[in-house]
Amino acid sequence: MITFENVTMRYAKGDTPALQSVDVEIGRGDFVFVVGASGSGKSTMMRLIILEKEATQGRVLVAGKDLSRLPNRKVPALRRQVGTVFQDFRLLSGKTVHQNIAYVLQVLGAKRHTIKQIVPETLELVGLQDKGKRLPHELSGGEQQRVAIARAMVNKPPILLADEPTGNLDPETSQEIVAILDRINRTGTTVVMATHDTTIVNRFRKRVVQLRDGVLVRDQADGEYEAVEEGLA
Ligand SMILES: Nc1ncnc2c1ncn2[C@@H]1O[C@H](COP(=O)(O)OP(=O)(O)OP(=O)(O)O)[C@@H](O)[C@H]1O
Repeated sequence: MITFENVTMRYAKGDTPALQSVDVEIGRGDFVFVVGASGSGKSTMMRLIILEKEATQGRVLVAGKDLSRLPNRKVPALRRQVGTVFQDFRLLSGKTVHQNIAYVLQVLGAKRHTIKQIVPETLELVGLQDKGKRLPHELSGGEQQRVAIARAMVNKPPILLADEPTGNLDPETSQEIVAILDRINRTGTTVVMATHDTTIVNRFRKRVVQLRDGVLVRDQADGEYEAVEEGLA
């Protein structure tokens, strides 16, 4: 589903690479934690997958497409295949929960009756069926993140990227959020989550891809977050 082939990425000529010769293969339906200290290259991996940035060397393939050869006109179609969730939720503050989610479908040209059906279904997926009329500031952080997940999933993308989605949440809420991502993954969605939350990684026991200074240093099924190695413990 997502392949990095010998990928090196430099933000500017002469910079030390943010990613260096990274090889990784993420299959359909996988759940992967991308871990590593701050600045190790986690977000850069995410940016390459949605073509916010391009690899300096090597190839990134997403859903069978080589991104270095993807014509600009096909970038929106690529991005529709990849739902994204971020640490800071990024909801539209003036719109209700329902409107935040409906907006995605409106942009995609969905019919009004389709939107009326799909939005409540999606809110149910994240347990927020009763909160459709609330504005983002009337929700807790965990609820806001659930809205962001619903929004990312409303058009049923095959891939969900979550960049530090629990970074602003307390430990209990963080677990609830990852449990939702886990549930989404079990329905077949490929989930890639960047995190430095050792507790979460160790509790959920998924595949762990670990970066250090842009280099992939570990790729392990049912892995733990080896915090000692990162100097975090
Ligand atoms: N826009 C940018 N321009 C130049 N360098 C950048 C840019 N974004 C990131 N970098 C550099 O690339 C490297 C990797 O950064 P990246 O954001 O991918 O790390 P990260 O693992 O996601 O960190 P964090 O956990 O703090 O979000 C770092 O050295 C960082 O300083």
